[in-house]
Order: sequence, then structure tokens, then C-alpha cells
Amino acid sequence: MADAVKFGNYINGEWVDGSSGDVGESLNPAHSKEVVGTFQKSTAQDVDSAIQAATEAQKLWRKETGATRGSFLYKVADILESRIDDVAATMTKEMGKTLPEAKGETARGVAILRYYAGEGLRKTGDVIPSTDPGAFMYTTRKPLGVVGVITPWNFPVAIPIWKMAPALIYGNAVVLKPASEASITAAKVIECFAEAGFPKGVVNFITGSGSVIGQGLADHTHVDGITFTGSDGVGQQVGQAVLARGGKYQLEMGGKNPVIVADDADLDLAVEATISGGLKSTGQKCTATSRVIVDQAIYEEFKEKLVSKVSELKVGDGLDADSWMGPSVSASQLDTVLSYINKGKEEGAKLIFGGRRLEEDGLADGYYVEPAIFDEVDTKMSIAQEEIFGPVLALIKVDGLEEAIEVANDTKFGLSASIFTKNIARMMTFIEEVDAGLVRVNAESAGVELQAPFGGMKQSSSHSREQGTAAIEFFTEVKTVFIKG
Ligand SMILES: NC(=O)C1=CN([C@@H]2O[C@H](COP(=O)(O)OP(=O)(O)OC[C@H]3O[C@@H](n4cnc5c(N)ncnc54)[C@H](OP(=O)(O)O)[C@@H]3O)[C@@H](O)[C@H]2O)C=CC1
Ligand SMILES: O=C(O)CCC(=O)C(=O)O
Repeated sequence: MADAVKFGNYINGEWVDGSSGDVGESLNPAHSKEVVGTFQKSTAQDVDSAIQAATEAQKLWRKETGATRGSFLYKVADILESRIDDVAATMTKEMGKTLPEAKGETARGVAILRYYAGEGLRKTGDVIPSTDPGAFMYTTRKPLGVVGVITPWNFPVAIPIWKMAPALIYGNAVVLKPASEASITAAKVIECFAEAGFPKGVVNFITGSGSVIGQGLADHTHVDGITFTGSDGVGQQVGQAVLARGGKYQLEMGGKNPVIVADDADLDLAVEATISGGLKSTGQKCTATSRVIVDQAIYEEFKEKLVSKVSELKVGDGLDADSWMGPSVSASQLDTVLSYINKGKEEGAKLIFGGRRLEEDGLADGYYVEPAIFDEVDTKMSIAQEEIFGPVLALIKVDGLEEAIEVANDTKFGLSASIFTKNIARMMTFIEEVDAGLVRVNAESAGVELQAPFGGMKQSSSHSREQGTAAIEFFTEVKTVFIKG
């Protein structure tokens, strides 16, 4: 507890304690008794204060030029860049991903800030020819107002930033409610916003339970838009609450992402991408590969190579330079993963590698699990249908591309999908037929680029897209203007 930091809420330009006086502890999943920091267990009253501050601040913020708003984002980027080592180490301690991954994510946060800072100087409308020769018609955009940002623990720097930066550049004020599991990392990001000198109330940060603070934002009539990333159950609840009061919402939820390995695939490349896409971040990405759909002609060879490579991976504390994979984020996430591994066995799949909780070699007080590989998986099994959010790969044997795509599409999710093949006709068929918002060819299923639209089909999202130029669609509303001289 000696090094644990304590954070308040950040409301109206001040770091303040929550009105309950209670704090929560954020624990290190690699050493579960180690407290990384404490955060406020806020109340509905604190939610009101944050929203009130944001509402007031937004009245002036929206009147600033895009260039001025961008200048604040450039400052945040510089501050965050100077703190990459500290923010990344906090992330690793708080949610377990390895330090190189945490540094990569923080650097991505810096790049996202600079990208949206630049958006402040780009066009926000079009001139449209009117049928009236004496008229001038064009579109412009206005910000929504106050945006509630509800984020998960798996990308505690990149996701808050890829929601807040576009919200701010287009003239909204924000209230961020981060995942409790990653509140300390998120607070360190907010410190960068605070030190960049935004007008008070433009950026607000409030921690506490999802059902009080997250739901409080979703229900609040003065919150004009909610952008959410997390589980599909909570996402649906949030969407319904916002819809019921006529607000705007954007949901980015789960995935059950397939990789198809065709009979002409470069097998070494496909194995490498399956491991990286499925097991990096301990499988805790919505874009993680979880179903590996392999043509029967190369199935045995692929399986052998996969097991052999996975058996070389070192699991351990993400701060140790030789750890390839860290722990699950929490005891409950570890339980979920282990219970899916059991369910897989019970439903008749064959566990051919791993799947044990790891407790030897000093790992007993962390939430470590060995990567698991299942053979003989049927597409109807739970491990082939439900998002596990853990290092579990389900191998499914198919005969040809048509069956592979049918299996790939046989889930309620449609976030990301990839294929390994050298045949252009197969690539084109896959691109055309697969139900996924992110389609990748000869590349792993994870891998989001900040300048491109990101979002899923079916129940993976609310059919909206985030990031790149797509972000403007959610964070603004279009006004069509007709002027007659
Ligand atoms: N698609 C993705 O990127 C992610 C998917 N998941 C999936 O979700 C599962 C559970 O993870 P978990 O972190 O619990 O995800 P949740 O969906 O519960 O949490 C996401 C965010 O929503 C908040 N929240 C929780 N309940 C409510 C509510 N009733 N109203 C509004 N906001 C709420 C959480 O706060 P708090 O942390 O305080 O509960 C957190 O900030 C994982 O196992 C995984 O399958 C999880 C994270 C990311
Ligand atoms: O794969 C990525 O970079 C982003 C994934 C993501 O948005 C998520 O897991 O929540």
C-alpha cells in the first residue's frame, strides 16, 4: 500500500473527493494483494455536479475555434508523451497487460490526440447546390453538448482518448466514467488533460460503480450523448436507457472473432497471427481471435505448429521483461475464463493444450491462466459462441471456404474477422461474405488503426463507427442551411 496513489474525481477543474467519503482499491492482478491506488466511490450527487459543470462549460467551449480546441489536445499529447513510462507501468500494474503492450497503447493515445487536434482545422460541412438560383445551401455541424464516456479496463488509455478527443474537438464537454478495474490509469490520463489547462468543466472525471455512475450518466437528461465500450449486456442496458429519454448513444461491445486458415495459407504466418491476435493482452480484446476455422486439408499440420509455438510462451508478471502474457485482469475474469474452459470440456470439445490456473513459480497470488487450445470444437458450443475474454482458442475443422464463412458468420457478433490465403478470388469472396466491421486479410484479427473507422456488425455495436473521420458522425449533428439573399 506504501506506493499506492489516491485520486479524487476531477470536476469543474478541481480534484475533489466524492460525497460518500468512501474509496475503492484498485489491485494488481499480478500480485493480488498489492494496491495500485485508490479511487472515489462516487454517488449520484457527484454525477450531478460533474454534469452541471460540463453543461456550463460547454456553452463557451463550443464557441471556441477548432484551432483553439485543437491546441489543448496538442498539449495533452505532449504531456502524455512525456509520461509514457509512468502511465504504461501503472497500466501494467493495474490491469496486467505486458509493459511493451502498455507502452504501445499509451503511444497510440498520444497519436490519437494529435490526429484529433488536427481535425480542428478540417472541414465540417459541404456546399450543396440549391435548386433556387438565388440561394446558398450548405451543411454545418453542431456539437451534441455534454457527452458521457463509459469505458472498459482493457484499453484504459486508448479507449477513453479515442472517445474524449473527438468529443472535445467538435465542441462537446465530457464526463468520463472509467472502468473501476482501471481507474488509476485513467486518472493519470486525466491529469494530462488537467495540466493542459482546459477551461474548467470541459473535462470531468468521475469514478465509482458502473450501476451508479455509469447508469447515472445514461439516465441523466442533461447528458446529450453516451459513448460506451464494454460487455454486450451492459451496453444494451445503457443504449435502452439513453434511447428511452431521446438521447444519442454509441455502443461498442463484444466480439467472437474468427480467423479462417485456408488450405493454401502460409501456415507459419497464420500460426503467428493466431497467437498474437488470440493471446496478446491475455485474450482481453474485443477484437481478439477466439475461433480458428481451419481447412481439413491442413488442419493437423496447423494444429501441431500452433501447439508447439503456444507451448513456448512465457506467462508472468507483465512488468518482467521475459513475460509474453500477463494475468487476467481480476479474480472474476479468471473465474469466467476457467469456467468456460470447463464448459468446453463438458460440452465435448477436446482440450489439447493448457487451460490450467498457473500457481507455481511465484504466480500463486496472481490471476494467471495457461493459454488454452481446444480441438474438435463444434460451432454450437458455448466456447464457439460466447465472448470469453481470455486466452482460449477454439479450433474448428471445415471443408472448403464456403463452410468456413458459414461457420465464421454463425454467431451473434460481427466485430472483426481475418483470413489466411494466397488466392485473390478467395480473399474477395471472404471480404464480400463475412459479417464483420473489420475485415483483415493475411493479418491478425486485432489491429485497429486510429485513422480508420472502427466498429462491428450485428450485436457487436450499435451499428455506428468510432475513430478516424467516422467519429464526427456521433459527436456532432448536421445542420442543413439555406440562405436566400
Ligand atoms: N468489448 C470490449 O472491449 C469489452 C468487453 N468486455 C466484456 O465484458 C465482460 C465483463 O467486463 P466488465 O468490465 O465487467 O464490462 P462492463 O460492461 O461491466 O463494464 C464496462 C464499463 O461499463 C460500466 N458499467 C457497469 N455496469 C454499468 C451500468 N449498469 N450502466 C452503465 N455503466 C456500467 C463499468 O463500470 P465498472 O467497471 O465500475 O463496473 C465500465 O466502466 C468481459 O468479460 C468481456 O467479455 C469487457 C471489457 C471490454
Ligand atoms: O484491438 C484494438 O486495438 C482495440 C480493441 C478494442 O476496442 C477493445 O478490445 O475494446
